[in-house]
Amino acid sequence: MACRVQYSIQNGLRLFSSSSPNFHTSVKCQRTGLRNSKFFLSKGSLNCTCRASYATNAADPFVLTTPLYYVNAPPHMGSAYTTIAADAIARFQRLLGKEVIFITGTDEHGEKIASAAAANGSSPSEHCDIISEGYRALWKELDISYDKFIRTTDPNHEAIVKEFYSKVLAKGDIYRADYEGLYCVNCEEYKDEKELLDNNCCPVHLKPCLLRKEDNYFFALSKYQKQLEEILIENPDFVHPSFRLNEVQGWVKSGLRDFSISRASVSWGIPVPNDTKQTIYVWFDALLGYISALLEDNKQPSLQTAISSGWPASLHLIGKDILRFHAVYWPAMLMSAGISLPKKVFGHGFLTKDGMKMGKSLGNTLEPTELVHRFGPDAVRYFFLKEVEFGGDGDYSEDRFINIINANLANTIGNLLNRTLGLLRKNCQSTIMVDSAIAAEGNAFKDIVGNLVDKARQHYENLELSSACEAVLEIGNAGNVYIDEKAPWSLFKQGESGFETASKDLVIVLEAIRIVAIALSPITPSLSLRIYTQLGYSEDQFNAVSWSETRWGGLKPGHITAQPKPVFARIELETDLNNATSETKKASKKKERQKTEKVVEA
Ligand SMILES: Nc1ncnc2c1ncn2[C@@H]1O[C@H](COP(=O)(O)OP(=O)(O)OP(=O)(O)O)[C@@H](O)[C@H]1O
Repeated sequence: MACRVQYSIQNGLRLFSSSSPNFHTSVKCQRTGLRNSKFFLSKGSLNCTCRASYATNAADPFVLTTPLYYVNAPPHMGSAYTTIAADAIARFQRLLGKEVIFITGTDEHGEKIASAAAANGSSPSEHCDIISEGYRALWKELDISYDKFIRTTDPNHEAIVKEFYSKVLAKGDIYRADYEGLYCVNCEEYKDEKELLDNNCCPVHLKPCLLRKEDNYFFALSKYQKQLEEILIENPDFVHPSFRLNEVQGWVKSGLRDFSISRASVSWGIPVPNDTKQTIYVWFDALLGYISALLEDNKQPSLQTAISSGWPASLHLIGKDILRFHAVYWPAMLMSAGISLPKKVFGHGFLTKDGMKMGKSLGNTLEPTELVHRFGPDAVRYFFLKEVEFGGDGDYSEDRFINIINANLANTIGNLLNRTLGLLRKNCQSTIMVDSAIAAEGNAFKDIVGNLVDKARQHYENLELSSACEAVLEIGNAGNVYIDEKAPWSLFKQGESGFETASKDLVIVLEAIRIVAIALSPITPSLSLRIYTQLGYSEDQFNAVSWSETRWGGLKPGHITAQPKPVFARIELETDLNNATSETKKASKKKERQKTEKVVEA
């Protein structure tokens, strides 16, 4: 099998622009270190023809990762945000028919964990078990379809970290030295004085950085300055969104400093090979989790076996707080170890509260479990993915949350389905009377739906999740306009003369909603399943659906839909209802009743 050396060979990157699809060069092979290997271009990647122990599968899986969350405290809405986004991307890729390996997990070593455990009167490992399980439980509540959950306290991970460390050491990129600087305990990194606020406060955690002097092992990041500059110029796709690429290029240009990769004072960690007085520090530990997660059960833990199970990652999804480590430190570390680089790093923005990053250290977090219990997983997923432009920051407000969810999911989509199925039941015994493809022949609405689905697909592919939601919602809006204009309830009243047109119109709207269900399923998987079930399909049929089925023409004559019942209940503000006088309560109940009657009558 060919040995992939994508992005990461020192001087091979220029070859991407070669006009020849197959050529021989004197580029150095990553694995063997030999020159004169044979290389060829395939699917945009530079591949080496030597027999590869670091080979990736021919049909590359789509490997995507969330950060490994630090178990210093339970998860919050910020941690959930990255994971929801990753899940939407994973589900979209699966709809496209890709084999997906979706990796998430927990980072469990370090000073803060040991102190948090001591504060609770538990051992570090007991503490990690509890918090890590909290992450898994939340992912279940949020319908997160991860494939691998890696914990950095896993013995297999430890073996990978040690092997990686030894490789980088053998390359001559690790040395021991004293270091003195201003250190933010919460970021767990030394800071440049120029990036700090007054009193040397960390701009993220608003706490003063401490002057620290350490005798540590260092990674020679500065050696990779030129190669990183080249990679960023020649692979602008490596960092997304593009404005974050500029940030990363700025950091690299301003000069890279070697960074410390061990701690003498921390015992809760993986010991440095050949120096058990020091433990390995976060980046040489947690980042390796992306590789060790790929290990298959019962296989010998080695870099070679892990890498051959799917590396390089297609996408690292992270918050902008850890962009530097993923887009600068990590590629340099991988180059040093002779391992391919990930294809893309996407740094999204922050969920904020009063303008400040929501985070465990500041304690200004929003409780995701509470939101899920009150509003359900679909509402939480949809709101944050649609309302926060992916890449930028976004603030949460409960009023906005309720308004958006009611308007988009309950009204535009849920109510459209419910009223159309109600009409079909009343007039056509819940039966699709005509092939949806024939019903929509020459119909402009069908073309509108087709264009919007294509748009949604493009947005998903470009990781523009908010725009993908918008495009799908537009189908719902167009469906509402269509049914209101056509008014099939009036046509049915005309008897036989209006029946054919009216029943065709119902099929057209239901077909559009079927397409909405698939196209929105990466964002709202449970709601999409409920829509599919209402349309008369089984759960197995829904689970087997692919993106190609967003093509118009799924509903066939004779197909029977289910008894209509609301797929998404409107959120009512309890406080509003409680505060209302009994008179206004009565009035609003009457209004609701009238609305329902209108829907049933329609
Ligand atoms: N406010 C937030 N908005 C968006 N994503 C966040 C937010 N907070 C955390 N994350 C996600 O979690 C990652 C950081 O994980 P970590 O476990 O360190 O959480 P944290 O709450 O930021 O911790 P701390 O407050 O101690 O820095 C970020 O890169 C991002 O993926």
